[in-house]
Amino acid sequence: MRTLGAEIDDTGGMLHCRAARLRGREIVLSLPSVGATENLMLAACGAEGTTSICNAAREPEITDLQNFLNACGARVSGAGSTTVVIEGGHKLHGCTYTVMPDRIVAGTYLCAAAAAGGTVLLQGAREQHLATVTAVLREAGCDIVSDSAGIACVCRRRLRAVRPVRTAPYPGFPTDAQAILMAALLRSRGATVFEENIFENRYRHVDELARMGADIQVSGRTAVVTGVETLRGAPVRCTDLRGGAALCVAALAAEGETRIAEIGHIDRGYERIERDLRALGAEIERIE
Ligand SMILES: CC(=O)N[C@H]1[C@@H](OP(=O)(O)OP(=O)(O)OC[C@H]2O[C@@H](n3ccc(=O)[nH]c3=O)[C@H](O)[C@@H]2O)O[C@H](CO)[C@@H](O)[C@@H]1O
Ligand SMILES: C=C(OP(=O)(O)O)C(=O)O
Repeated sequence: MRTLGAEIDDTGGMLHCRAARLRGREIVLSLPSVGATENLMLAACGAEGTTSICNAAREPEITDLQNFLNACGARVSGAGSTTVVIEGGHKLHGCTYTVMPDRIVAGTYLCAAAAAGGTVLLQGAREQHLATVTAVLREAGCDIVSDSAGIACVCRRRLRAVRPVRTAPYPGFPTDAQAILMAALLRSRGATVFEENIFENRYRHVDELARMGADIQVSGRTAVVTGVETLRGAPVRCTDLRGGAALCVAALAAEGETRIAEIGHIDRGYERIERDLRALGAEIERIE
């Protein structure tokens, strides 16, 4: 943002941002960050001249944002590749736009079916956006088929452990699916190694899963999940958005009742998770 001409003051844990006018520039990101790429795309639309974002994130949401901005009259190209180019200064107008289906919500419900056993049909979900997740679930023993209408998943057997799961920027395995896949594998046969390479501290759900009887050993960025015969319901607490969803997935596979506190985290990323899981046959209710 400073490269584009913004003044940013970050004292006292607050960001004060000001910009009389922004000028397009070439920006090289040190990491292909989703939030950095999206914020720069938005800012560059209002800048004079052309901005190139090099080492840009390639997540499908970046392409979706490009398509939306272009539908509003912006000139954005390159999304989905490592360089996004924005020609700034075009007047934007309103538009009608359908946001892409949420691939992490889709992944969550696939993991829920994998954990509990049964069948789920995700209308509108696009397997090409979550191919790394469906590949792992197939390896674990789920039958998954997809076409332009959506993704269908059938899980009838106890899952088996899978080869190491390493999170990486898209098209690698998404960090947002790490906790929910881990929850699905808690009762698998054998041990699975997870390696979290995006966030420094993204195993906070592990202690909560352990309360339910999970066997997970964490060392630095690595977590080893050894499948157990049974999980038992317990009072647990959401530590973050996907960690909270993982507790729901684990609870479906556990015997007895699980009470999940601090569900505000889950509500940030799922419209009404209890409605969807209930539609799939789960006994789940929201207690105010
Ligand atoms: C609201 C939203 O869309 N959030 C997504 C976004 O978060 P978000 O865009 O916040 O994630 P980033 O890619 O920015 O950050 C990921 C990690 O990299 C570190 N980092 C980032 C930039 C940088 O220059 N230096 C650096 O060290 C951050 O501290 C963090 O630990 O992308 C993440 C990674 O795909 C997803 O898990 C989040 O769901
Ligand atoms: C980490 C996530 O979002 P946020 O960065 O908003 O917490 C997420 O979507 O899993």
